[in-house]
Amino acid sequence: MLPKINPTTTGAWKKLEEYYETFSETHIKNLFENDSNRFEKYSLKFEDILVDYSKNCLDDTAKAALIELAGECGLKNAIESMFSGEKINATENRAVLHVALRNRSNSPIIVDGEDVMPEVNAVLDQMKDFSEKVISGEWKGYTGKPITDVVNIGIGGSDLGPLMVTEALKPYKNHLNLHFVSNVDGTHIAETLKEVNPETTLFIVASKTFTTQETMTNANSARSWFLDSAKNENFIKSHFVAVSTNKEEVAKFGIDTKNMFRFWNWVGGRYSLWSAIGLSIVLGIGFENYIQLLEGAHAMDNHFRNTEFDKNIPVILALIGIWYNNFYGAETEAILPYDQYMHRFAAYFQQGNMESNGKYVDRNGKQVDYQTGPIIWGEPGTNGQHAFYQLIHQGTKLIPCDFIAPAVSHNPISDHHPKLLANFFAQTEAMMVGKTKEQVKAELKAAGKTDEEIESLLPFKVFQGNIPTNSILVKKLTPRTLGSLIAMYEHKIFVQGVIWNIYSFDQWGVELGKQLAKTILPELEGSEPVTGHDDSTNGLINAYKEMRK
Ligand SMILES: O=P(O)(O)OC[C@H]1O[C@H](O)[C@H](O)[C@@H](O)[C@@H]1O
Repeated sequence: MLPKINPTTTGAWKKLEEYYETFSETHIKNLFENDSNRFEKYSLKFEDILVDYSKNCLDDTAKAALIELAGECGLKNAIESMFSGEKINATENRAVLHVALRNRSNSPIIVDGEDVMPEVNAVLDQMKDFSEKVISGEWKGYTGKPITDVVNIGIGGSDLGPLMVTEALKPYKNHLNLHFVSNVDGTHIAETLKEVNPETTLFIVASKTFTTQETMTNANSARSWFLDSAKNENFIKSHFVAVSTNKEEVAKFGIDTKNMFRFWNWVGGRYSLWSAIGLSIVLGIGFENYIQLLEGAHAMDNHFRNTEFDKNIPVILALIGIWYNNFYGAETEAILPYDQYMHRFAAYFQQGNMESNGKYVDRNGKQVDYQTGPIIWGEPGTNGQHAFYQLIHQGTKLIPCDFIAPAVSHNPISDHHPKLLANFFAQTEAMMVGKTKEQVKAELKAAGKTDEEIESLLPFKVFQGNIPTNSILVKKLTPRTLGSLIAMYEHKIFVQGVIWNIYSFDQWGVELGKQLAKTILPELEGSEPVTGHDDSTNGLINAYKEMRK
């Protein structure tokens, strides 16, 4: 079980608080001046991934105290508890075993007295068989034509992971066109259905619970649209498959449970791309590439489980995050991939991180009096440079950033990639070193400005720098590397949740809005004014009804 230690009561926390008082005056660039070996010391290599964390407000004393904090909060045992299948998701009484889904070494993992690996492997075999049939064209639609388009209908964890991964691994794509429908806004399904043909389209209804309003609404609309052409419910089995933990609901929907891909309650929605929720990934890039993705994640799992904290990439990244979140007062973290294929990576980890660690109640059921999960945001890097980097460079908020880039591009046309990478290197350098008054003055003088002009422009052109960044340079964005990167961030989130003494694998905070929407939905019918809510909500609902008259 997970320990229930308030991190602020540990000796390490007190040490960090005290150390912060003086250390926070230190500029990162001075740390480099005092240590010629800093890059070597503060970077870690894992297979084809280099994680440089040297451009952080961090020195050996702070790092040691952070590692002590992890120790005092029982991280080592917590990691073992997760990997060994203990029910660490206590509020739902569930194990947390996305690591079992990619446990390529097949060592037994026991939940409720049973090894889960045979079932995991059986579903992988089922995904392999099915995907091979669809990709090869052996699987036929109701008029005997092979499948050309796959529509994944799911939301949250049943959408973001497969969408992010299939975008990131586009260079590995086969001929099948993939579509993702998530929003309950009818526009999403309507626009998607315009692009596909019922005779050659396969729908994957992906929902852990198979009760999610958005997904079931979209699935029902897809079903009606399909039946408008196919005219016969018997054809549904060739065009609809389900990925779920809920066999009963799948059968009720009319999907042949032979075409159901199972997973288990110990797979969290936001950690489910490694389960059958990854079926659209398998269809898009083929089973072997999907296995490579799992292999990459498994390798990172082993690194995380077996490496001392001071060389453990997810642990180090998590501790650096805690340093800024809890001592420097940073409220957000940006994830900035310098890779167009990774354009949904930040959005994916927005759910991964914010749904996991957006909690104000600790594992003792008490309200915390310290900060927990940060706000995660980000866009591909160069686009961001021309949009929001101004605030990172010269705004009033501290925004630690993760920069991610591949050394080798899948599209090495002309000098695009060196230009992209020049920006990647330049930005972290600029964020750290900034630009001093003296430099600005010299520049303006060289540009022929008068002393008066120089004085008036000076304050606007100075960059204080000292903005912390991690640089994550990968050789090439392959399925294996991507698997490792995703697992790296997953474990970072886990470590932080353990230290913040919160439960990272439930998500009760999403329930209230769902409940209220259920109450409101029937009230939107009929012309009677609604009176049962607060004045604003009543007013808005009634205005909506008026507008629709
Ligand atoms: O897969 P489903 O059961 O349809 O759930 C889809 C999503 O909705 C929920 O509200 C949760 O917030 C997410 O964690 C989950 O991934």
